[in-house]
Amino acid sequence: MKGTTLVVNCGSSSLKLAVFDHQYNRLINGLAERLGTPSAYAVITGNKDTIDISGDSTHRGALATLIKRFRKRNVLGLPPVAIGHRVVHGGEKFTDAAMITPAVIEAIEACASLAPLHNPANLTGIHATGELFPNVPQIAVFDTAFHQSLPEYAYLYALPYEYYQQWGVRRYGFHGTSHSFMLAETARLLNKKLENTSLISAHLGNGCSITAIANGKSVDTSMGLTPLEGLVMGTRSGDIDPGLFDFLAGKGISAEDLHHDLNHKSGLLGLSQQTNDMRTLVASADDGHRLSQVAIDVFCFKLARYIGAMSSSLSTLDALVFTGGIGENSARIRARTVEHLSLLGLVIDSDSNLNHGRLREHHIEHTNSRFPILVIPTNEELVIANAALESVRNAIAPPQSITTETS
Ligand SMILES: Nc1ncnc2c1ncn2[C@@H]1O[C@H](COP(=O)(O)OP(=O)(O)O)[C@@H](O)[C@H]1O
Ligand SMILES: CC(=O)OP(=O)(O)O
Ligand SMILES: [Mg+2]
Repeated sequence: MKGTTLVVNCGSSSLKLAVFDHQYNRLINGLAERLGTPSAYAVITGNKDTIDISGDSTHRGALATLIKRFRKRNVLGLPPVAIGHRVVHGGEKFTDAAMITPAVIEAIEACASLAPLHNPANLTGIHATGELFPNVPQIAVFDTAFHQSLPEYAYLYALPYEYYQQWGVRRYGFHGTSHSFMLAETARLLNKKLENTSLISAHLGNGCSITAIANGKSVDTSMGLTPLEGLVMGTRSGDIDPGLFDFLAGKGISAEDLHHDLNHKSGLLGLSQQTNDMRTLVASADDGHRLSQVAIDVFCFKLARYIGAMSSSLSTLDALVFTGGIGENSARIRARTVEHLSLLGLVIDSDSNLNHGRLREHHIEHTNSRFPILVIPTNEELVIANAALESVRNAIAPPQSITTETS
């Protein structure tokens, strides 16, 4: 199908847009950050000039301004044929992308309390593009969908079972588009079929999660009911002792305050007291700031511990894969993490690591390593564009079920 696909990733205070042509070439990217604050700004990626959005720094305003700029660059002169939205939480309802209808919007709203940083923002994006392009099909692509294959023993918490039955309290997992892209890329690079490919995928961005994929299916993942569980992240704590709630209640910190601090004031930022940004943190550690180094050490140790834990879900391993802003760009974090894993036989080659695998077709393992280690840039937008266009094609011409009827 000719025409463009618009991909929208609405975060709590940011907006990322990408436009693809019908062959999935990326035509343009836009980014707006600090939305809803006086320091909000927008940029077209690859262009240094920031765009003034102070007149309307809402998601809707930033979206309209960026699309106007895209048009000036001859992109989206015609409306797109599909709009794909990243939706973080789809609960147990969605195992695949879904054409957005009032019922789908209701289902996304129903999951909002489980992803309070993400789902309400995702809905804002859906409504905003719906107003700008009223006749274009919109498709929700869920972070959780890829993890619907988790076995029961991996998704259940050891809590009263009625919590699951009554309120859906279970582990869902997130970053599914990125982990599924790692699966596809690993299979391609190692020349294997998806259904025969097993890997541990570490997505390390602002949010961080790790997934065990066995024979093409997600079988364990570090994020849980919400995107707070698991690894240390920029401002999120990852795993903590749930006893902390009661302990801190005794010190006058309410559950609501603690929830806020675990999401916004913990992780790298909380430990280092400097920054949530890994690049800045590494520079600060190099300047001798002790707590910055401590934050890096905790981040890498926790990650290594999870890599070890993920191995209990796999009977073979084709590769350990690093992705996301940190996973793709920080040789130091990868090296420090893998140093903890010599018992598993994982060894990094330092030159290949410093080159981020660019000279060896994404490989960074040492010849002595028991398993390949890969660095693969993620492309969540491409996965979303693909799923969105596929949904539109299927809506126009639903896949025919194959029958063997003879007359
Ligand atoms: N060269 C680098 N060294 C260390 N960290 C980096 C580097 N480049 C990017 N990062 C980190 O990647 C993180 C952002 O990851 P990214 O995947 O872009 O975020 P998002 O989840 O918002 O898409 C930040 O912590 C940033 O500092
Ligand atoms: C689910 C999640 O953590 O997403 P992000 O990395 O975009 O914050
Ligand atoms: Mg991310």
